[in-house]
Amino acid sequence: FFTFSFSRRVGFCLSDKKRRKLNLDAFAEFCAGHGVEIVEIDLTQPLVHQGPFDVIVHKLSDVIVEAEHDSQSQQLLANFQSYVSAHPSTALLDPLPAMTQLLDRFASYQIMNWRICSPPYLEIHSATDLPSIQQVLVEQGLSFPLICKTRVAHGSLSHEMSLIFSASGLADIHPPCVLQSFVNHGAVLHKVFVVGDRHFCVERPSLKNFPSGPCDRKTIFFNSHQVSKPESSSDLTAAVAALVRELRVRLGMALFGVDVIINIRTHTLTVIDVNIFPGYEGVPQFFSSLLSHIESVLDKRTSACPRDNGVPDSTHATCGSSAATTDL
Ligand SMILES: Nc1ncnc2c1ncn2[C@@H]1O[C@H](COP(=O)(O)OP(=O)(O)OP(=O)(O)O)[C@@H](O)[C@H]1O
Ligand SMILES: O=P(O)(O)O[C@H]1[C@H](O)[C@H](O)[C@H](OP(=O)(O)O)[C@@H](OP(=O)(O)O)[C@@H]1O
Ligand SMILES: [Mg+2]
Repeated sequence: FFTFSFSRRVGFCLSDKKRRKLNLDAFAEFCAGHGVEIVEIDLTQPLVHQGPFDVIVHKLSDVIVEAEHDSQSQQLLANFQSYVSAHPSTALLDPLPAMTQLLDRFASYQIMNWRICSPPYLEIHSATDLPSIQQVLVEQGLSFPLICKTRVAHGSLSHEMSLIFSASGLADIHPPCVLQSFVNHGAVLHKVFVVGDRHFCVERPSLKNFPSGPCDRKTIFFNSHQVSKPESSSDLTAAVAALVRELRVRLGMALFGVDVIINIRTHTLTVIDVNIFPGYEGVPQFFSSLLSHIESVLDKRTSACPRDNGVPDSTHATCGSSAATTDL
């Protein structure tokens, strides 16, 4: 016997900082006007008593990164994963395996490097003698200045980076990290914010141009959050739409940001970074886009499982879709 209700419940699982930044209270009010209930999930309590959820929107990247070395975060993650496994009809925005690949720049740069224009880069797994790094840099076509980024791509430590201007500056790297050729781009960054099938381009300030090639200059250390924050918005070319379509397929995700620069020498659109559930600052359409994407996920699921009117329930016979692999 199935009990059906047509209420749509969307669980949110965000850090306090992210919840405030997103203004979840205002989004909840916006959604209530559209018949969708927004529920904040407390990861420290069993999710089964807080559900059921039609969709869970989360940014568990922080918890996943911390779970590498923190038992409490491991417990929170296990709590979440056991609920998701027991409730396959609950759609995840975004699936954990897709999100996990973006936490590691070694993995995300391999995706960026596949049929998408991105600067030459080199993975530095552990401390290696400088001459052998120098040799591989030449073999892999990297050129000074280089930008050095931590392997971990999300969380507070992931934004500490450096600009290296010559071989002697390689002594300043702290593996595991990536070295990427710096591409002059006229100090303009194009943030492409993706919400499902929609994307929005926002222009941001960026690092200035530097003379190409090695030069006798000390390494510059900086935090990326001091470089590219909101200024204005502008639209780019159709090339961004093609890039977003490609990344949506490659990543299997709906909520992500892509950092794009335009090489001032070759005028090529160049991807330098992909972010999980970014801030969407400068995108006034974010609330309406997120809600319509959530509704499209639910509509897709309801049409795929007509018996299931969109309310997940442990008594429901699932239609085979598993939340971890739901196509969002
Ligand atoms: N290869 C590159 N060539 C030129 N500039 C770059 C390159 N990579 C990064 N930058 C500059 O450094 C800034 C930070 O780089 P990146 O986006 O990779 O760091 P991040 O910490 O992931 O940033 P965020 O998470 O805020 O997007 C970029 O906004 C851009 O200004
Ligand atoms: O998990 P983190 O802190 O790495 O997430 C960052 C994300 O990497 C980007 O830096 C976001 O900036 P934008 O791309 O400009 O949106 C950050 O958003 P913010 O609104 O918090 O600055 C994320 O926190
Ligand atoms: Mg970035």
